[in-house]
Amino acid sequence: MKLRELVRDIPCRVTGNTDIEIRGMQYDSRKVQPGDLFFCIKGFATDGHQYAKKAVEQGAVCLMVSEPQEIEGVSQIIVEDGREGMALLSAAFYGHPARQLRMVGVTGTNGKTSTTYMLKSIFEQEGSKVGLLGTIQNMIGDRVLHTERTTPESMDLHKLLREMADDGVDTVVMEVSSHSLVLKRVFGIAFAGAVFTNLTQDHLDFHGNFENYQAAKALLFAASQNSAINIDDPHGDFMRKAAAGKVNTYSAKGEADVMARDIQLGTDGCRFIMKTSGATLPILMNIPGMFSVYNALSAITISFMLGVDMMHIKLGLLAVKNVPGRFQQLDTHGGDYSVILDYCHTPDSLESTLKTVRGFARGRIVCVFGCGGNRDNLKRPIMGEIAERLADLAIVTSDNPRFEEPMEIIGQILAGMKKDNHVVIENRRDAIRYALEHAQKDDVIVLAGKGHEDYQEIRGVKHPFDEKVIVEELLAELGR
Ligand SMILES: CC(=O)N[C@H]1[C@@H](OP(=O)(O)OP(=O)(O)OC[C@H]2O[C@@H](n3ccc(=O)[nH]c3=O)[C@H](O)[C@@H]2O)O[C@H](CO)[C@@H](O)[C@@H]1O[C@H](C)C(=O)N[C@@H](C)C(=O)N[C@H](CCC(=O)O)C(=O)O
Ligand SMILES: Nc1ncnc2c1ncn2[C@@H]1O[C@H](COP(=O)(O)OP(=O)(O)OP(=O)(O)O)[C@@H](O)[C@H]1O
Ligand SMILES: N[C@H](CCC[C@H](N)C(=O)O)C(=O)O
Ligand SMILES: [Mg+2]
Repeated sequence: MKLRELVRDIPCRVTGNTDIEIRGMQYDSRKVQPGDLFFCIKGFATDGHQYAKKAVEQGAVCLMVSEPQEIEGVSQIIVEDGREGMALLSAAFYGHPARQLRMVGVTGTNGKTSTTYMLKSIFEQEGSKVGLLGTIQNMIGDRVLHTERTTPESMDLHKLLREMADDGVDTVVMEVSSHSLVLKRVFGIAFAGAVFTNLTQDHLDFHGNFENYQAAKALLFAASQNSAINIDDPHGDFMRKAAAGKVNTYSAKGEADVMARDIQLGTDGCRFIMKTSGATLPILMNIPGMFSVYNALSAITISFMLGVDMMHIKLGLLAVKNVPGRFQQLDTHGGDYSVILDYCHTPDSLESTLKTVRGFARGRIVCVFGCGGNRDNLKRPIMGEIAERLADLAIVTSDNPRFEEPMEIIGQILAGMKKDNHVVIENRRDAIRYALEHAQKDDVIVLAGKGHEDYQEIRGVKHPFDEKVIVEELLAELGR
């Protein structure tokens, strides 16, 4: 694409030759190829402008900058805000794929991944080809693509949306993390639908305080034509006020546009009656827990607003199997205890998972958990308190320590624990071994926090660590 064409509708100033051909785009100098445009992004760790020269040496023919560079022989696109510029330029470069797609975004502290899986299934019932973007993986129909981020960088996002549109996808359901909203990864995208699941403590390391975290989430509703809002959440009203388009609320407790009544929670699933002012619909799902009722309500509300008929919604929810690593029951090969793998890594999700288990457990609840390093440290003692209150035995261990000292993280978790129903085993494999070795009849062992992850990140290195595999190996080792 010619530079002149690329910048036609972008608020910017251009210096140098605009007749050049832009072959590709890159925001990491280490990946620049000849003919690329290099985005200079000011980051937290470093400033992309520092790598402009290197990018040009590697063949970049154009730079996008917020601070003009004194480099000869290269065109420069000068923008106010680098991240906004990157979002707009990459959308234009890839031919505005989001405009061809029905874009549905899901945000909230917990339940994003689970809700996107429900939505994918609902839209597929309707006959749509669905693209999915989120924490576990990206998908084009049934084709799975690896992902590093919950919400990709804008340039990667538009590239992927182009691939989806070209592959016949008509609807995209995506998790929109609060990081991505602040860092403008979805800037400029007009969403057809947006979902608010809930807002509880997490990511205060990044946002600084809860108000900023809330304001970040609200950005999605300002960019959507339709918003489905959980009005049982104390922050639902804030999201409703921030919404620019039509709003429908949902509730499992009181009055709302979409309500759940006669909720029945079972070991393997849940059922409820969905009620609106004009309709009722019995819903059955194979995923347990009150949080699944909320996630289903959010999916129902937005699909209803987008015109999906009731029967497709009902069948779509019925078809959703376990979302990988979310309340996933592992095989204990005939053992008289059970093991549940769950991605609860926030106070609220740990609480809702342990309460769900409490609802059906006949024996002890044993909770193996830790907290991730280089993430919100205020949640650590809170999660310690929740684990000792709701589990019979807590095994405090490591999650992804990243660049922190595991025992320091554990110390901060223990600061919230006043009872003595816990043991500390820093090595996570040994912690799981301990739980399996000491499992008693009817125990429910909850492996909390890492869910679908197949690695443990220590000092920048991702070591293989798939808890499904580890449980298999340990059961064989222990002869259980
Ligand atoms: C806090 C955060 O999100 N940071 C993201 C941000 O990093 P940054 O702004 O600090 O970038 P930086 O390292 O200072 O670099 C600035 C620029 O220089 C470039 N650079 C750097 C070095 C070099 O040699 N050459 C070069 O060109 C970089 O590519 C970048 O463009 O921009 C980077 C480039 O896109 C991201 O990789 C990085 O994600 C980091 C790794 C991260 O861990 N993000 C997590 C917290 C995140 O985004 N999580 C959410 C999920 C949260 C949830 O579950 O709710 C997500 O959506 O995944
Ligand atoms: N609506 C909900 N309310 C509270 N907890 C929930 C809810 N939905 C799921 N959970 C719990 O949170 C965990 C994570 O769920 P999920 O992966 O769907 O959330 P997420 O918002 O995508 O998380 P992340 O920000 O890490 O991507 C689940 O394993 C479950 O324990
Ligand atoms: N998207 C979340 C995932 C956390 C998963 C947990 N296992 C941890 O490492 O803290 C984050 O990046 O904060
Ligand atoms: Mg997720």
